[in-house]
Amino acid sequence: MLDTTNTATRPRHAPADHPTLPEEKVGILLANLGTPDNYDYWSMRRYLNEFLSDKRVIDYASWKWQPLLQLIILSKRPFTSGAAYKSIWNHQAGESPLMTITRQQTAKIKDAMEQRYGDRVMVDFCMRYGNPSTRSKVRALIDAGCRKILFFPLYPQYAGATSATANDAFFRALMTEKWQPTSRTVEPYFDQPAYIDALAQSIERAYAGLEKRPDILVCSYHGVPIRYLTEGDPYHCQCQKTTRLLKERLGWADTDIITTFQSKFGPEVWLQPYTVEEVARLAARGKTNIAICAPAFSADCIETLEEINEEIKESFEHAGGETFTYIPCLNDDDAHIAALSGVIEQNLRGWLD
Ligand SMILES: C=CC1=C(C)c2cc3[nH]c(cc4nc(cc5[nH]c(cc1n2)c(C)c5CCC(=O)O)C(CCC(=O)O)=C4C)c(C)c3C=C
Ligand SMILES: [Fe+2]
Ligand SMILES: [Fe+2]
Repeated sequence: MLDTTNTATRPRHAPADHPTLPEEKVGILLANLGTPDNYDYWSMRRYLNEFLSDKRVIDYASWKWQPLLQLIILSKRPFTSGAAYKSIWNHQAGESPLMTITRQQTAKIKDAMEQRYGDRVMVDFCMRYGNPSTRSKVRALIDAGCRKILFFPLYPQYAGATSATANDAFFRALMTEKWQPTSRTVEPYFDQPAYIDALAQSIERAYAGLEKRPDILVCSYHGVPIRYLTEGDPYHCQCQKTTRLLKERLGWADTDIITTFQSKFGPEVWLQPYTVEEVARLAARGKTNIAICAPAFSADCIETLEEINEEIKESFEHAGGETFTYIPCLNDDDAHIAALSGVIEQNLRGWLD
């Protein structure tokens, strides 16, 4: 059914019984990874099942992977991950921090876009796994009259396991539309000066508030199996380049900053060095005052709030580390919103000028 609740028009010269069409708009659909609806066993199991059954994330043959996933991993991990989610849950809003922050980012980007383009644009967000689903949001935008959609996966660096699978879900949603809107996807933005600048400002701000300058800044990126790199995924290179651009923008020496990878999952070798081991090595080598940031995450989530700020911190302190400063993700920081809005404006050229 076409939604005729907003300014609906009938095409000129159309017969009187022709369906009315909503006024044409451009939709901007932000996409993040997704998060469980709750931290109980079944909510966790549903979320992890959808996530870990995605071939872009775990690319093993189903006949080998599914029995292992269904019988072993999904009988234990929902409990351990559920406890981790419980420790960071936004109990007031009844949702995970990733959901709250994505909602805040969307509201601010919506304001910025409406100021720039007026009511010709609509802004919303969707998740790759769980709710709100990509399909439901694509449908809603089309219903509201969006004949053009800009799809923006909120990952600064491209990875098959994140940006590509988000795009897959978007294209799958378009497959079932009778009248497919024109669409564009946004490319990775790790090298956009405004994004690097927003990161640098957040680090300068954090350093300015510290009594003593940290010995080193650890840039901890989510990992992927090293095999994905050798098979052609550029994620590793884009992470390395992000750190280099950040170092150059800060005017720092090579020894002031390092790149590490976290969140290893399963038995394969992942991108290295592993953050959890590297922070312990740093402490053992006398670097007992460190700062850590997570430039691959556009929003704080379980991997930063729990894994970095609890597990990785513990590893550092256990090895003799003294001061561990976690620098939050850019979240709904004004400089971040301005950077993301700039990326959107570049990608809307020719559609809305
Ligand atoms: C930022 C980029 C990300 C990459 C690359 C990525 C790859 C990747 N992740 C897993 C497995 C898990 N990731 C989990 C959580 C999670 N991952 C990202 C981002 C990337 N993942 C985010 C933003 C989150 C947080 C979601 C939230 O609700 O806060 C989880 C779930 C938590 C847990 O049980 O540990 C898993 C599992 C793999 C296997 C992978 C690459 C192959
Ligand atoms: Fe992940
Ligand atoms: Fe993790």
